[in-house]
Amino acid sequence: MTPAARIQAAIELLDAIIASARDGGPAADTLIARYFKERRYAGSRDRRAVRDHVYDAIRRAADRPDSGRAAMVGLARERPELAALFDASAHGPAPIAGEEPGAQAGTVPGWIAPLLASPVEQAVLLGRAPVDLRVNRLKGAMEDALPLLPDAKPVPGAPDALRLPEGAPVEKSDAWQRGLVEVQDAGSQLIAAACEARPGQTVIDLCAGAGGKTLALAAAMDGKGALIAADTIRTRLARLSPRAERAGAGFIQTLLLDRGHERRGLESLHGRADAVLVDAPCSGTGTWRRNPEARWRLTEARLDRLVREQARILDFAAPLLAPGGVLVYATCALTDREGRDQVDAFLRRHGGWSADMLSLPLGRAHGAGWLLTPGHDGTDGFYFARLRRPA
Ligand SMILES: C[S@@+](CC[C@H](N)C(=O)[O-])C[C@H]1O[C@@H](n2cnc3c(N)ncnc32)[C@H](O)[C@@H]1O
Repeated sequence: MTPAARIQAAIELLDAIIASARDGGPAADTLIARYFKERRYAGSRDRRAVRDHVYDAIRRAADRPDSGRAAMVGLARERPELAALFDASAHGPAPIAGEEPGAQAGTVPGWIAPLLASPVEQAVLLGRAPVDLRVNRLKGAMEDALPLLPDAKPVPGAPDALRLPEGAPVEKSDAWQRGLVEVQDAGSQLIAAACEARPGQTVIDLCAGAGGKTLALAAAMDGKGALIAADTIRTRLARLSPRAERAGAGFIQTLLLDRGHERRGLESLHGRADAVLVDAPCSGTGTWRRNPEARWRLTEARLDRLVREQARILDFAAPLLAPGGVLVYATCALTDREGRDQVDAFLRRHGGWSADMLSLPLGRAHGAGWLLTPGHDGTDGFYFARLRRPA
């Protein structure tokens, strides 16, 4: 592909990504993979260059641009070497007209900026994210993993975490293939650790998805006890089984819940759990480094729906705890509505429950819980709290 053709490809991809963000379709990464599957003539350097253009344009625009061309024109206005490629060559884009509008530059959509927790450093929410790994103690120790991953560095404050530079091809490594390491942000590791899961306990991961945190809980339990991974989406839970097998965590049970009727599906577990993790569906504002186009999907109406759903999930999670048990509520969101205020509202609704005072090497206290941010901690952004049922 010529450099100009790469710009045109980025414009086409951005058109698809913008439409998908508007209509709730697939993520940018999925669309990029599909695009190149149908265009085998593109070599690896072409793919990398197009992908970089696409993500540079996404990172630069806080609000969903009108078109892929507007997104790229906005980027090109700041980068003359890209503007020169709008040259009307055979597969390249038409020249930029003098008055042609480009997408506005910005980090955070204007409507959400006032809703973010006040210590959040907004300017770095769109930085590049490293690849964090968790050493899987079911398969070995930090000393076993380090020689296999010479570029990896331990992450201070997260005892099982290793960090590699952005884009490192971990899944090709021997350590990953034999289940000795899992890809997991150091902040997610601290959330799983906050559950204080122990061998022999009954632990429920209520919003398990594909089981990232379930696998960390499995390691903390040393493969002993009852660990139940529940979710309402079958395809997500299905992705957990091969991961659990690779990680040596075959004792995990999965439970598919019927959305709207979760209480019924969970009734047999009422009063039995030592720990329940609610890693709730959320705005994902803390993971914009990894999914920058998520800013283009979020609306105020969607945020309202998420806040209502988080409260509903917390309310059907609470009866699962045995007396004295802990409910860890977590989101990868940085709005107070989904974090601090959600936890306060839970404590008001559930008399006798209390929030444990946390004191961790990374992050800072915020309300009754704990805040991690990319700017302060170098992790993805999270809010979490450990809530205790009265004994
Ligand atoms: C933030 S994701 C979980 C990520 C996962 N814990 C991990 O560490 O990889 C939230 C999950 O909540 C699930 N979910 C949404 N509504 C739910 C409900 N009512 N009950 C249980 N799970 C739900 C979603 O399907 C999604 O997989």
